[in-house]
Amino acid sequence: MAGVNVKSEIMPLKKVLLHRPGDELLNLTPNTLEELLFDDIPFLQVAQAEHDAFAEILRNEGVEVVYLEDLMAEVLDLYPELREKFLKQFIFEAGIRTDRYQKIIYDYLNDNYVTNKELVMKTMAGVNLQELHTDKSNSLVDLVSDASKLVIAPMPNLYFTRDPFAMIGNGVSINRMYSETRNRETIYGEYIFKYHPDLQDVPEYYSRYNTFHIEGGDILNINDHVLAIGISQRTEPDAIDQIAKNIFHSDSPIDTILAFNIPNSRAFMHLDTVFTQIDYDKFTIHPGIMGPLTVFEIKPEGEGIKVREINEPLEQILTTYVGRPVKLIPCGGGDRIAAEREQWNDGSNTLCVRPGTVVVYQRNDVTNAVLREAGLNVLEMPSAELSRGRGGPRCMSMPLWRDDE
Ligand SMILES: NC(=O)NCCC[C@H](N)C(=O)O
Repeated sequence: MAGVNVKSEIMPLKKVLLHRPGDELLNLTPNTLEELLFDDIPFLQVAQAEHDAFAEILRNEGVEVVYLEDLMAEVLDLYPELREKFLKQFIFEAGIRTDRYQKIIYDYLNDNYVTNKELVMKTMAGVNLQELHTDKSNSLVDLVSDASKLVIAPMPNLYFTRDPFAMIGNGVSINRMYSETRNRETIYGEYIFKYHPDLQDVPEYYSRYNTFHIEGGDILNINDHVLAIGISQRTEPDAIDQIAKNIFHSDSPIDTILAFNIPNSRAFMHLDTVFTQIDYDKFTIHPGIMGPLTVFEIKPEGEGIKVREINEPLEQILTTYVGRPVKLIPCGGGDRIAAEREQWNDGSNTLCVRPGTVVVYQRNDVTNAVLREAGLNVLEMPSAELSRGRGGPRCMSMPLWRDDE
């Protein structure tokens, strides 16, 4: 299937982009957790088994699963001359600025990771000083450095494929990320959307080289002409102004962007951590979002945009733009403690595989029971280790293709 087609959050999912967590999780340490945006260190083997179970659920639902590491390796296999360019860019963006180290790391990676797949996985995992076997007598830096120091940091958040690149209708936003640790993730997006035969013709609505940050967890496709974007800890209003102009002046049928201003906190990291659509007329929401939300409607006007604030309850706003009465199902079933606990483990972050069928974390049993009572087909995935990275099934998946009906 070439190109991308994602005009909703709910229509039958046909193709999805995942990343199987790898050795990058082994390079998380207590001192780096905060900077690397994790709350604890997952047990890799179990995290991988959980992730494989997620992929299997999707395949059983008729979804083609493709992996980021495979797409990137396929690009390098197809265009061997890109291997050097990619590696040099990767090393530079990892903060290595001296000629000596750029060369040492380049040679180390290029010589020891021979297949492109091995090389791509290694760039994700990170590199520590002792792997490089540098001659310490030649450099004061090497002599005084801790041998286990990471010279290239890992990218442990890559299994949240939702965030670095987001499909919008038939196009893509290659995002500028909020945090330093996640900014390098979009290098893979730059290559696959430029060179992969299935993705190279996809129009780009935002570039990783723009100044303002925006992340895919904040981008929700309501239908073919309405897009919702969260103003959050991760997404700046300036980025929304910019992407709105780019979309309105492209071939996209999108004529309305709703900007949801959500509180700036870790529990409400992205728009998809506070609500996701699960059926034609149903959304799961975090009850904590009901009070503080302000929403803005953005429309094209001449060369620019026109913005107005909408002073209506969330249910009314969604009813208007979805085009039918909607029901909001609160995470935790209305119990404050259950809601906060399950929200922390992404109770309202579901991946819809077709209207009324959702993949959820097994651990959120109160919310899952409420969803079943509301008539949903609930597919549970194991989640003891994956949830330590603070993202759920929607965060861990980037749809590339949904049928239109
Ligand atoms: N869309 C999402 O909410 N993604 C979850 C991302 C979790 C990751 N540890 C992060 O803080 O970016």
